[in-house]
Amino acid sequence: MELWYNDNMVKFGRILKSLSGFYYIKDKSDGQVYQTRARGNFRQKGTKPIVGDFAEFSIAEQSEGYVLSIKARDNFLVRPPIANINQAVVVMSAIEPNFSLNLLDRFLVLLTNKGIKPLIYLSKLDLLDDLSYFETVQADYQKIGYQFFTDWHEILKEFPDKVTVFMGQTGVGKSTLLNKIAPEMSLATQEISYKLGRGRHTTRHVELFEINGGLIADTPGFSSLDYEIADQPELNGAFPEISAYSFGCKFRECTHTHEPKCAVKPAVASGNILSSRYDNYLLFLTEIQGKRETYKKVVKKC
Ligand SMILES: Nc1nc2c(ncn2[C@@H]2O[C@H](COP(=O)(O)OP(=O)(O)OP(=O)(O)O)[C@@H](O)[C@H]2O)c(=O)[nH]1
Ligand SMILES: [Zn+2]
Repeated sequence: MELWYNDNMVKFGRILKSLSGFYYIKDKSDGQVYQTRARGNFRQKGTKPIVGDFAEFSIAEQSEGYVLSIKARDNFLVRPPIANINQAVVVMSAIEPNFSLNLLDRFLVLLTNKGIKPLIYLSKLDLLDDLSYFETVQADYQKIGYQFFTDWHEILKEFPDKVTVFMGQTGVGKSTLLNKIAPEMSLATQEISYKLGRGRHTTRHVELFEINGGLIADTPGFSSLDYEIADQPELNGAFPEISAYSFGCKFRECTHTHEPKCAVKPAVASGNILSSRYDNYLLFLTEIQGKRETYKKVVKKC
């Protein structure tokens, strides 16, 4: 079939791939993928289109298209740069590297804060004889509302109509899992890396692949975590169970540390809130406060 279109026709779609300065946009109505570039005005405005963005673009016969504007984002990640994400598979290994509740809570706080649903995948359980610790962890976190997976077939069922990213510490098994879920995807990524002469995770190529009725990112997300939580109320909101109990605190701005008539602390004492979760909340709170102090110092100096 021959494609034809009028000069400067304006179209709308989602950016599925970014590579060497080009954006590949899938048009919402005709389902075709168009190669486009971003005009200089994006650089001036300080925004750059990223994969996952919904964009208005123009196409002209015999030339490449141009991104005209992007829709406001629901959320986005910086590493890898992807916008409008629905959910993230957080890969946590039982061993090698060792499982850490602190790291899990960091991922959950970051994702919950951005409105991205976490799906926790436990890898390397086959290397353990005794699974009782992980059964307890699963039961505890399921009570808070988080979903666990140990079988990749079950993860696949969560994909339809969603944009999914993968994340986890180095060595937990992200590539192994992605290879099982979408072997064709890892092959395509390797080919591009080879052509660009760069390593697999060092390419600036980001792509969303259509897998089982959804879109999934080929580039695993941050192994180091730098969440952008501004203050205590935001942190409070990123711990669903602490947030739920905090409605009973006497003070609306209660930090659940020293205030009288706090409803969170008794819930920790009675075991309704996991003490490890409360400890991580306190730790993250200290980190946020530390960051704000540094910021104040910097501002004063200037
Ligand atoms: N026994 C066992 N080994 C696994 C499992 N998943 C991954 N591995 C092994 O763990 C090692 C690391 O796995 P990768 O998939 O490369 O880990 P990754 O998270 O992609 O690591 P980076 O690329 O460094 O971010 C490899 O030797 C895998 O074979 C699992 O479920 N069970
Ligand atoms: Zn409180």
